[in-house]
Amino acid sequence: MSILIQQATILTMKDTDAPFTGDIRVEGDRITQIAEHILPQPQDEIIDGRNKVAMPGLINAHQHTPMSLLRGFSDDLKLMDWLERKMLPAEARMNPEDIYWGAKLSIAEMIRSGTTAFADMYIHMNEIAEAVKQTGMRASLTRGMVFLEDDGGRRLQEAIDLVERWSGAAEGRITTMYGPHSPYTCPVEPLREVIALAVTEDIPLHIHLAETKEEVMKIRERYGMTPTEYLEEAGMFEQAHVLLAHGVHLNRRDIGRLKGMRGGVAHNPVSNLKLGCGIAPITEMLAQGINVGIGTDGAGSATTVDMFEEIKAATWLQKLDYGDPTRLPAKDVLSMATRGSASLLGLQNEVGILEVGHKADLILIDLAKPHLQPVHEVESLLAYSVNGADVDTTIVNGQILMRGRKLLTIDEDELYREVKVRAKRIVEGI
Ligand SMILES: CSC[C@H]1O[C@@H](n2cnc3c(O)ncnc32)[C@H](O)[C@@H]1O
Ligand SMILES: [Zn+2]
Repeated sequence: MSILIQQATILTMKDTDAPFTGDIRVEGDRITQIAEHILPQPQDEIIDGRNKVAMPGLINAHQHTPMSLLRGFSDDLKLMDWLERKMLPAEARMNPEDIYWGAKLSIAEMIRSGTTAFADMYIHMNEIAEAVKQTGMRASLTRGMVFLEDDGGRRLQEAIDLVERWSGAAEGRITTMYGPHSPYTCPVEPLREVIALAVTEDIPLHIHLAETKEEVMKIRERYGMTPTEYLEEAGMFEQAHVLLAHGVHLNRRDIGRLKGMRGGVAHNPVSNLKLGCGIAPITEMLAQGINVGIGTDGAGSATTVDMFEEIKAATWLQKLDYGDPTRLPAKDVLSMATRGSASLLGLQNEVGILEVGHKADLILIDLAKPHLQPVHEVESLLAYSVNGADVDTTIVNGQILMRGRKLLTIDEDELYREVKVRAKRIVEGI
């Protein structure tokens, strides 16, 4: 199968390239040509790129996909009340099939809004992996582990099984990580055990870090240090590739501890705003050479998983926080949502830029809309004016998952029927 996108405005996201008008050929799962004009071949599926921007798909670096079932169920609460009084009881009622449909709902929303890969941390990961496999998405999957009660090693065994069964599955679209949930849910012994496993197997780690002031206080009371120091003392930044979600409350010394680490920080600005957590020191981390990507967190807190909303929130928060509109300019925030997130998933040599030889994960954005005209600076439009509904076409691994806003791998009527019944049952009485 080959695809030829003709006469699009191409934004490769490579440092050396300005946007230009041209063609892109996709053969199998890879980009094989990018040029001003490419001769069509008889087998090509032609996509008209006029009035459209072709860019790398956005990469959501921190998700809890099945939480789409809990969207709008318990708003306007503090994080710990929200999590302990609402989310955890609801999650205890989710069966594996609910997880599958919740993940599929999130995946549908992500494909529709231009996301081509995501990092997920949740439970019942086999069902999420099946949803990824069937829908054609790319994902890095993590079995989240809370070590507050003894479970006879069940969670860790499930995490090990996930890694063994799904790493490299679905034509290589699925990768895996180990996921100790957070400093406040992981005492040092099991934390060290998971870090050792990750290092031995060279599997990345995915963990929440320093999301709230309460977390910082709790870890100070328990261990006499900051959450970042706690992870450092446990050996997390020595060898492993680590995806740190949030990193809101980091002091200057904490940022210094992350310098030179493998992996980096997934910024989740909408979730941080909605839960009143604070503003992460993104521009300071970038200035220190720390890799920063963007995620949504689950739809239970972010309310949508539209990465264009996150891009806007990320740049505007930095400008507001420092009283400086030059902070986190359009190009930089777009780079975070593509290349930065790709590095967090360990996929920087495969996705995140449009490049011959890279995997064909790309999106087309329709500019023939009043809010996207005229076109002065493409990057400015993408960062500040585009929203998820402007995405026309989504391609992952060379497969078209949405064309002309029609999903091609998901039956949306069936999806909404399943979700409605399941979501109602899960939250009843909570
Ligand atoms: C054990 S699977 C993952 C676990 O994380 C919970 N979760 C969702 N959002 C957040 C957040 O912002 N901070 C901490 N934990 C979060 C989710 O409900 C699952 O239980
Ligand atoms: Zn999270």
